[in-house]
Amino acid sequence: MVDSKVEQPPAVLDIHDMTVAYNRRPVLWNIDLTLRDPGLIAIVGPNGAGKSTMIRAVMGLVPMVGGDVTAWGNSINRERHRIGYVPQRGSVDWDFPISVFETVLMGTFGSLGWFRRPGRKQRELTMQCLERVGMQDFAKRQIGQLSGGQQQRVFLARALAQEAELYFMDEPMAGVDAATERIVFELLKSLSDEGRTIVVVHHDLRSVSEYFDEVVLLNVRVVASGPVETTMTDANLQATYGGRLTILDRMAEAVQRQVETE
Ligand SMILES: Nc1ncnc2c1ncn2[C@@H]1O[C@H](COP(=O)(O)OP(=O)(O)OP(=O)(O)O)[C@@H](O)[C@H]1O
Repeated sequence: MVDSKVEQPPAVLDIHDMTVAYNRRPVLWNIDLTLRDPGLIAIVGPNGAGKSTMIRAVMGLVPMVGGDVTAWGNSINRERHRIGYVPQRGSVDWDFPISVFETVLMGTFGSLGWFRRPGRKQRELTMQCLERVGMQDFAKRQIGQLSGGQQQRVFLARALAQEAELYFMDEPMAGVDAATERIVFELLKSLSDEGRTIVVVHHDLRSVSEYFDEVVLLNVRVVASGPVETTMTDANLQATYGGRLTILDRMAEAVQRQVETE
């Protein structure tokens, strides 16, 4: 029983009754989700389930039809400066003429305030972040001249430079090789060990239990959410993905997809 006299600290993120529609067609319906503790949280669901839309709506990039979102007990708009976002690689214009260094430096702008230019502190932080993702030697390179995995690492470095407490990342592992995937996850783990909350749209069901503390199973609605072991049940996966698929089928499918991309 919960003792009502013991006050709980406000949740890191609280989504209440969120509905999002494109052209009047709802793609997310009455989403309720509370993330109380820091850690690594995967959002999992089939193609078109609304995973990207959910984090884009939380970031204020897509309007909500209804509902509200708070972070640390305040309106999310008031807390934007504490929140970082790593978009899907495919949604970015990589031909934009900007160097790796400048891209990461932009991550520090949020802490600068209006009209202030980045100084030595921000430049040093930028280099440190590039070193953390092993991209320091590419600082002067244009972002369009990087491989997919390198672009992904630069985006992570930019997120690190934000020094946010809550991150939303849209498939940071998409199209990267196994070595880069490891680097990315080690980085995410170290962020969560520092007490941050990282919400990741993730496709590979095989690695959910290996990497994540909690999982949100999404398909237009939140089917289930909570600790990975108790949430990734066959029944919940069937409810999320439909059909008769069990976790073993999903794993086999994921393995097959991996083989095809290699
Ligand atoms: N800008 C848009 N205009 C209209 N419909 C959209 C738009 N963006 C997404 N949708 C639709 O909204 C639904 C949810 O899309 P979303 O990209 O959020 O799904 P997802 O779970 O991230 O999918 P995936 O795993 O394929 O990346 C899909 O049916 C998609 O076609």
